[in-house]
Amino acid sequence: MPEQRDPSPYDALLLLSFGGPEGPDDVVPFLENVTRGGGIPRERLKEVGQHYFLFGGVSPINAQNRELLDALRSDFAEYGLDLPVYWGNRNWAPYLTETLRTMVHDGHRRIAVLATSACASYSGCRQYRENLADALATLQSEGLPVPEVDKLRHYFNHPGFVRPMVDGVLASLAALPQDVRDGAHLAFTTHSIPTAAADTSGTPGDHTRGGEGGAYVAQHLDVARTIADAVRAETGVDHPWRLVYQSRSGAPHIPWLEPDICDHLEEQHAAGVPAVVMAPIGFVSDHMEVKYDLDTEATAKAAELGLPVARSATVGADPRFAAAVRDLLLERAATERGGTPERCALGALAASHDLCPVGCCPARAPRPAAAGADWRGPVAEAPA
Ligand SMILES: CC1=C(CCC(=O)O)c2cc3nc(cc4[nH]c(cc5[nH]c(cc1n2)c(C)c5CCC(=O)O)c(CCC(=O)O)c4C)C(CCC(=O)O)=C3C
Ligand SMILES: [Fe+2]
Repeated sequence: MPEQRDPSPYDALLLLSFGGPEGPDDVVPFLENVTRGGGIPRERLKEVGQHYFLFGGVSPINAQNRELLDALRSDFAEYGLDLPVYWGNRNWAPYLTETLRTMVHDGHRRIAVLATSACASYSGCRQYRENLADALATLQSEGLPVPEVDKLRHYFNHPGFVRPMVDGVLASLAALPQDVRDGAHLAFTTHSIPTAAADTSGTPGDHTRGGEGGAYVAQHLDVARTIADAVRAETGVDHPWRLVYQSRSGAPHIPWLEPDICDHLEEQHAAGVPAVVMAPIGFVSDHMEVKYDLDTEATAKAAELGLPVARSATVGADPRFAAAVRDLLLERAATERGGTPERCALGALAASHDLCPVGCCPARAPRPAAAGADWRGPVAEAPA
């Protein structure tokens, strides 16, 4: 029997993810859920719908979350952490609100939340917190008890997130033809976001101006450098690297982070770079952005150029990532009990904050967001 670990004050863990369609009929309603805020041109939506139809209308993300759930449950059982794990999504079934309702029915009142997004940004952090706030308000309006929810800190620099990606890059280098391997460059990719959102990502102290990219860019650069350093230490070869972007959306006149991976591959080819490893450090699993934008579109672009490429693995359900989630959970539980646990982090940036401060990754139109410093619980609707 493993030694029992103390998860108190938490009585459950919620895996909170994006959600994705599970068949052709789900694609349009899923996209409607995602784009309820507006701001995405119809043409772009049609195009993204086609990406899903190319894969039978099935996003890989739900299956990947089921695997992660299994990995978390096995890890918790193996390491004596007696804590039920639930799963809910922002944009598709199982929906967050339904999962929270079930959790409350099952008696849970103090819930730790792990979001499948590792870095700071409106899309990757606050939007998850806004959806939590909405779900809690729905529970309250139904007369149900409102649980306390705590979002576990960003894990972009946690060793259990970074080390599997180092192995992934090493495996991709090994998969390249030997004559181009040592000359290969590394292209670390993440989701492009509007430069305005990047500049205001992170705590107000991290905000930048003029497209420098705030915490979102700083965190990705830090992970990229950590991985590149580890790869150099392992292979003895210095592979030049750059952070690039993918999956741009939005209206064309609004600036988003650049360069795009496809433009970058063109530039690399023109500069005589013999091969490129594409390492999607901004994604937790091989979901549609990885399967389509990298494995389909960027890979086709590279083939057209005659540029050898390999795409490295995301962490997915790697047991080291499951162990990292256990570590984050036990770390936060100890903090909530008044302790000062060790906060694991690699790279130049320290472990991220537990509680998002006021003004962290602001929305264009302010809305209530749970699990932050200014959250006081759902506010009852004012009588009409
Ligand atoms: C930073 C970031 C992450 C990483 C953090 C995280 O994981 O949360 C992420 C993840 C994901 N994004 C996903 C899907 C989509 N994102 C969209 C739209 C957008 N994403 C954005 C940013 C991000 N997105 C932004 C700024 C927009 C424009 C919205 C607007 O300006 O209002 C759209 C609409 C169509 C389009 O515009 O592309 C779709 C369909 C899926 C599911 C994939 C699957 O099904 O496997 C996942 C995991
Ligand atoms: Fe997205």
